[in-house]
Formats: sequence, C-alpha cells, structure tokens
Amino acid sequence: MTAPLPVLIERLARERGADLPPDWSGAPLDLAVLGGEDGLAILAGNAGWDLPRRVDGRPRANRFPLLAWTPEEGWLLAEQMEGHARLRVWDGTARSMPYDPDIALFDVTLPEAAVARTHNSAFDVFWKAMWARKDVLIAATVATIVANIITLATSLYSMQIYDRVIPRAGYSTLWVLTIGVLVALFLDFALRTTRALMIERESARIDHDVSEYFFARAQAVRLDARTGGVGTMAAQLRGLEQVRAMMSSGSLFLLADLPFALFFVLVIFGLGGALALVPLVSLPIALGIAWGLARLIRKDTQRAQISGNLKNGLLVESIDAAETIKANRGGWQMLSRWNRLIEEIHASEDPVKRWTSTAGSIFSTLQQIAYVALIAFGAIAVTYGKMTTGGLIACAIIAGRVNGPLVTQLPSLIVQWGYARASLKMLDNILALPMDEDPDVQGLRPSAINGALRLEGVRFAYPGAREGVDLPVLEIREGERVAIIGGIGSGKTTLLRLLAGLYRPQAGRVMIGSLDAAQLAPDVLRQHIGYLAQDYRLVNGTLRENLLLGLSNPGDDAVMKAVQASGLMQLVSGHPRGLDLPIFEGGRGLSGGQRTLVGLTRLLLAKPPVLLLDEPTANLDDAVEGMALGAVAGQLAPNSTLIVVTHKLRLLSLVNRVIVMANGKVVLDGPTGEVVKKLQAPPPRPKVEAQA
Ligand SMILES: Nc1ncnc2c1ncn2[C@@H]1O[C@H](COP(=O)(O)OP(=O)(O)OP(=O)(O)O)[C@@H](O)[C@H]1O
Repeated sequence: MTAPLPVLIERLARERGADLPPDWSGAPLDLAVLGGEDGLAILAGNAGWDLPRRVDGRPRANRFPLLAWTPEEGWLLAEQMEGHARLRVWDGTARSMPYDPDIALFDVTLPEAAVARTHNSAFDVFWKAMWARKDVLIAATVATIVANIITLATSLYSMQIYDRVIPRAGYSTLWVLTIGVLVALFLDFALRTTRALMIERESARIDHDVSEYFFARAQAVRLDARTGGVGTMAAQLRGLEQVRAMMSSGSLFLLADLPFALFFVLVIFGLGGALALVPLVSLPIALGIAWGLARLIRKDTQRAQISGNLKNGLLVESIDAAETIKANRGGWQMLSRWNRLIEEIHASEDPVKRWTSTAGSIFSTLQQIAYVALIAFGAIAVTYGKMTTGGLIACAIIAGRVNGPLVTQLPSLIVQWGYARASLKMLDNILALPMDEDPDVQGLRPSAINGALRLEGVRFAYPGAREGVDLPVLEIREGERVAIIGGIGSGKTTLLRLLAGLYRPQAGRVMIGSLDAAQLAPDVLRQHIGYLAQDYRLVNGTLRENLLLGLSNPGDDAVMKAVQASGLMQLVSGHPRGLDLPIFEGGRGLSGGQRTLVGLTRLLLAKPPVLLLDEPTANLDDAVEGMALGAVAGQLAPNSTLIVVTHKLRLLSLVNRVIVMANGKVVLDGPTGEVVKKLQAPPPRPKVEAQA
C-alpha cells in the first residue's frame, strides 16, 4: 500500500505537532508529478517552504521522522530505526523494511507557526529577529569600522596640505595626496552604500518576521480576553511602525557610529595631545543632556501615545457605527469626544516639542562653543610649537565628526525612542493577553473525536461582570439535536461560545468527546466544531473566499451544490461575477440574511460533526429559512450533534431536546414536547385562603 506524498507530509506534521494550511489536502498538484524523486522539491516550492535537505549517512534518532524515497517503492515516511539494520516506515500502514544507505532520506522543515514562538517582551521579538541575522549585522559593523577609519583620510589630507604642500609648494605631493584621498573617499562611498543596502534588505526581513509575529499573536488572543476596542487594539499594533522607524537604517547608522566618537577623541589626542579634552568634555555633556531629555519626555510621550490610540479607536468606531451615529444624531457627541482627545494629545505633545527644540538649541550652542574652544586652545598649542597648523585643522575636522551628525540628530532620535518605548510597552500588553493555545503545550490532535459535549462545574463571567454563566453539569450526547432557548441576555450565546471552545471557563471544564477542549489543538477543535455566530461577519475578498474560509477547496461543483441547497443561489446567479462577487470589509455588500446564508453554506461545505448555530434564521424569511434548515437537517449524519440557539418556536421541530436558560443557568431541560408543554402551561394560581 502506498500513500501520496501530501498524505505522508500530513502524518509527518501530526507527528511533529505542526499545523499545515487548511487547504493542504486540496493542494492543486498532480500526484503523478509528486510520485517522482523531485516531487518533494516541487511540493515544497509550491508551498513556499525551504527546500528539503537530504540527510547524509545514517540519521541520528532525533532527526526522525523523515521522508524516504526508493525507486522501487516511491515515497514513504521513515519513522525510526529499528536496531541497526531495519527502518520502520509508514505508507498507509506501519511496517518495517531493511535499512539501506542508498535510501534517500529527506528532512522537511515545516514552517513554524509564527505565534508558536514565545517571547517575553516586544523588545525580545525585535531582538531575536535581529539576532537571527547577526552575520549580516556583523558584516555591516565591519564595514562601519573600515568606513570610519577611512573618514580620517580627509582630515589627515588637510594636515599634510597645510604642513607640507603649502609651505614648500610641493605640487607632486599634492597630486599624490589628492589622488590617494579620492581613492579613499571612493572606497568610503562604496562601503557606506553596501552597508546601507545590506541593512535595508535585512531590516525589511526583520520587519517581515516581527510584523508576522505580532499579527499572528493578536489573532491568537482568546476572544474572552479581548476587552479593549477594535480600533484601540489596532492602534496598539500600529505602534510597530514607531519601533520600526526607530530601527530604520538612519538611526541604526547613528548608533553604530557612536563608539567611533571615542576613537576620534583618541586620534585628536594623538595629533594635539591635551586638545582632546575639548571633545572629551563636550561629548559627555551632550550625552547627559540627551539622557535628561529622554527622562523629561518619557511620561508625555507615553500619554500622547495612549491618547493617540484612543483617537484611533474613536475613528474606527465612528466609521463602523456610522449608521447608528447618523440615524441618532450622535455626530456632535463623537466630535466633542474627538476634540477632547486631540486636546489631550496636544497637551502631551507640546512639552515634548518644547523640550526637544530647547535641547536642539543647547546642542548647537554647545557644538559651537566646543569648536571655538578647540581652535582657541589649538592656536595656543600651535604658537608654543606643540602642534602644527595642519594638525590643528585636522583636529577641528575630526572634532566636527564627534560633535556633528551625532549630536545634531540626537534630540530627534531620543524623541523617536520615547515613542518607540511607549509602543513597546503597549505591544507588551498584547503579548500578556492569553492565547487560544498555550505555546508551550503541544495541543492534542486525535484522529477521531466523539461528538458528545459535557460541561463540568463551568463558571464564566465577563470581565467586570458580577454574574455570568454557571453550569454545574450539562451533557449533550453524540447525535443529539438540542435547542437552547431563553430570554434576552440569559447567557445562550455565552454557553454556545464556551461549547465552541472560543471562551475558556474561569472554573470547570468543557469536554469534547472524552477530551478537555483546552487541551485540543485549536485547528483540530475548529475542524470538529462548526460555529455560526449570531452576527456572522464576512471578510474582505470574494464570496468564494468567504465560503471556503479555512477549508480546502472541494471544487466548484460541490460549492454550487451547497449554494443551491442553502438558498444562496439567487444571490450567486443574480450577480454578473457569480461566486467571485466582491465582499467589502466587514461583509458590506451583502444583506444581513445573505451573510447568515454564507455562514450556513460554509458549514454545509465544512461538514463538521458538531454544529453550533446561534440564531441561524433570525435574519431569514420563512421560505429561505425552510430551505436553509432543510439543507442543514439533510446533511446531518446520525451521529452529528446539533445545538441551536433560537427565539423561534419553528426551529424546535429540528430538535428532540430543549434547554431553557435564565440568568446564566439552565432552568429547564428535557424532551422537546415536555419542555414546550411546561412552558405553555399557565402559571399556577396563588392559593386563595379559605375565608374564616
Ligand atoms: N462581550 C461582553 N462583555 C461583557 N458582557 C457581555 C458580553 N457579551 C454578553 N455580555 C453579557 O452577558 C450576558 C449574557 O449574554 P449572552 O450574549 O450570552 O445572552 P443571550 O442569551 O445570547 O442573549 P440574546 O438572546 O440577546 O442573544 C448578558 O447580560 C450580556 O450583557
């Protein structure tokens, strides 16, 4: 028996606890092509992975599982060595075969999920991304060292011109020196350009790594931990830009050049002795002022950042809720909140600007005083014959390098660092939020899960709420059809989200089959449980992309069949672009009912064994409701579990058990007929006391 390469890789991923893309099994690849020895390289190339490496010689135990290729048997999964002479392989079934050094063994590096990497702080994320490219950064540092040494050429050139060429009219020396210095300048240009290119390229890669990590991390934040607004969280993530600006090549070069200030001071000491005292005094003063500035603006930059995030949140909210705001004349209120935030931002930014410009003026005066002091002391040294005029000029040029670009740019660099620091703190807050999956724990990936659900001692309350959902025991057997009904705000949606594993209970546990939902790998959980939210949101893209969100493409025939069954056909056939009709951000472009139908159709394609539907027909008319529910009911296998939250009595015909909720608790639970009868029974009359 042989298994196709994608199936072997699926098993390999499972053994390594790695995730493959949801559309993996539908990878549009010709299996005949994959059957050959080059198949693996083609597949990896198509998936955008690193090229699999061939393992030379007998592999060590820790390298397994590996993919094995033999011309006779094709592709196999080599799981481990059995003794010295045999290899345990899997190709649909596990078996053992003689180990032959000619068997080609390949190590496939499956891309690690961005979020699987754990970092203690946002700074750590940046640092590790930089450290991973240390080779290039070291090369850039070497280029910096050489370029800075070459920089000395111009100053030494001036020295020679004043000391040797001018007094003796030494033209031949002049030409030689000029050509020499031009060559040095060209070399300096080449080195600085190469360094810039190297750093730009690497910083683009670092940026890619870092932003991928934070995007994935923000997505992985558990739903019940997302307390802040959408806009505020988005703004916190945008703080990445500020950190990036800080790490832009300009700032990096400036920092890379910083140690050379000391080197230049040493050179001045070599040329002019005590003259080195001038930069030796002025540089620490400049750095001290810079440090003071950083401390002075720290609080204000942080405050400006927080207000900026709130401003972004308000902007997103005002656009998102435009309908409510317009219809209720809420514009004025939003505007006043906006103006208040702008005032707050200005109040925090003003001191930052004031201090920065004051520091800038101090720096420029300091620079000029340092220059005057150097020339004055230098002039005395020259008159006493302690140094030559050329030496003094060389010292003046070199001192300019110490104080020049570094000191001029320091204030703006410090402000940038202030904002970057505040951004890093906010990114730290995102990293502190709990995730769907504990990155240190490899989630369970069983090949089959039972469709039963059980809540044991579950308590859940929203942050800041006094009471929430409280369910000592609730058991739903495999294949059961259950409706959850109850008043508004009674906790039906919360219960459904707990069952779907989208919320983590604060006490107790949710069991899926015989496994704790918290221990299952999220992708396995999502595959097993289909959840249709009450307000089903679509994402920007086409209708087809929304229908196949997170699914492998089953082909247009299957998609059209599901579209026909759910009642979405009218929309598809009525649009010139059919399945490719565009969906805008947040699902704009479709009506509320159509959005629900897209969600239902997607579930028809996903065919999960457990279906959790939250008021699936609230937005549908009777005809479409009947059609959509008929499609769902028609697709249910005998062991599929269905739980539907509803306010509509019509939906009770789909189920054989009804759970009634009130104030976060189950108050009635039983067969549909019984519960309906109890609900319809008139309330017991209060006993009339016998008249005395
Ligand atoms: N994101 C949230 N943050 C804080 N409290 C919430 C949140 N969502 C719901 N609640 C509160 O939790 C309680 C239960 O809400 P839930 O959405 O589960 O009710 P429901 O029974 O589904 O109501 P409905 O029939 O209106 O959909 C309500 O009192 C609600 O105010």
